[in-house]
Amino acid sequence: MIIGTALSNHATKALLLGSGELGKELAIALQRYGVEVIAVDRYANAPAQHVAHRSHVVDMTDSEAIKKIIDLEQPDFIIPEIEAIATQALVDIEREGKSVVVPNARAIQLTMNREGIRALAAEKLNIPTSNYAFAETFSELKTAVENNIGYPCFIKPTMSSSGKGQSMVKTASQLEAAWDYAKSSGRVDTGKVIAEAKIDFDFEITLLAVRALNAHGVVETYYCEPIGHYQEHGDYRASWQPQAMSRSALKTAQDIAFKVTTEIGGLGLFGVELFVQGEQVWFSEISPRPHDTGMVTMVTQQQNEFDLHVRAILGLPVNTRLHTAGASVPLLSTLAATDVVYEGLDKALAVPDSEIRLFAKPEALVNRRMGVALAIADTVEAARKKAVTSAKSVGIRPA
Ligand SMILES: Nc1ncnc2c1ncn2[C@@H]1O[C@H](COP(=O)(O)OP(=O)(O)OP(=O)(O)O)[C@@H](O)[C@H]1O
Ligand SMILES: NCC(=O)N[C@@H]1O[C@H](COP(=O)([O-])[O-])[C@@H](O)[C@H]1O
Ligand SMILES: [Mg+2]
Repeated sequence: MIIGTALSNHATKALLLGSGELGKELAIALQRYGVEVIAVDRYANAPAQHVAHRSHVVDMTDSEAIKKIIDLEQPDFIIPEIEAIATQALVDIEREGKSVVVPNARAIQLTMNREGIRALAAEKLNIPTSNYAFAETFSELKTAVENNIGYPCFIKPTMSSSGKGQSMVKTASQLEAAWDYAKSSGRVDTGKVIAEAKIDFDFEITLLAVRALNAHGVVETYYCEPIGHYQEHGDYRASWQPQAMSRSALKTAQDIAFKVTTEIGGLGLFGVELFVQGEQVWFSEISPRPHDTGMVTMVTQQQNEFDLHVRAILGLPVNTRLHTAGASVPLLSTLAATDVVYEGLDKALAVPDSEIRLFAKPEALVNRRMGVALAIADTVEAARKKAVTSAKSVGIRPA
């Protein structure tokens, strides 16, 4: 077990609940500090399972199944990596006190459901968010949008990520299709959907905030340089760091991140999603874990978002310094197939200062993220161009 500076000969054990691309990098970062990694996901051969000590395949929305695995493995740390997890199991496990849930069970519960985090940010902390309403039936949704929210607005499942089940509605005639889509395509159907007024932002950012112990053993909040990103259908298509923004907007963004992460508590890295227009900043949502848009830090920071999460959890010092501008562009599959080949890696990697990371997911689906192109340059603009060129060179074809 690693405790601050003392490293015993009994390996510290971490169990990842979710083993996608973010989990894979977490597993690697954990192993660099000698931590034993157990990777759990809903399907076999998930990315983090390729590099973990052991893995298990279970329905992570089933409380009993999660408890059984945790009972078997007795991990020191449980690191949720995805939203769709039976969070009540984590609350019960935390109460037993044998494992640390990262950053804590309440954080996982609050953030996996848009209702929990909205209530906390908008109602308890009075942080600006888009105008919103929840609905359990189509007629409730229609009334809320017509009387309160207006058009254009976003309709989303309360439990989903990567834009699943989300649509932008411009007119009343599109509302029913958006309701049906939200009800049927979230990761879990909670029975409710959220309607959010559209915010006309100049740009949106992910502010990575790390709650870690400082040299005096006291929790301090550290911020990475803001990450700008561009999204289509609720999923990111490019991210870059640093996003240029005014000092005062950045200060407001950090203040919001501080308020929300302090309220949530625990140790670890958080991805705070914010919309910025002029000097105004709105809170959108938060991941109590590394963020997909933050994959850019694999080339821009000395300690990337995965290192930072792991170091914070283990009680080790962190440094959020940026060493260069950079960009990331995800590689999305255009086809569905169980066996795919990746063409054009030679061309992609011929782009100077670029890298390609393939996640080796066992199945490609249309728009599923299969890899990421990363690039650095003197400016964000140049890095973005390189990352786009590199990503475009990779073709995903049936084997
Ligand atoms: N109220 C809003 N106003 C303007 N744009 C929005 C709004 N809600 C969502 N969007 C756009 O859709 C994107 C995805 O929304 P959101 O983050 O809520 O979805 P998600 O499914 O949680 O995605 P992820 O898991 O990738 O963060 C946002 O980053 C933003 O570009
Ligand atoms: N925005 C959240 C996010 O990026 N999560 C990342 O995507 C994986 C799921 O991918 P899949 O849907 O292709 O299995 C998750 O396991 C996580 O790594
Ligand atoms: Mg989001």
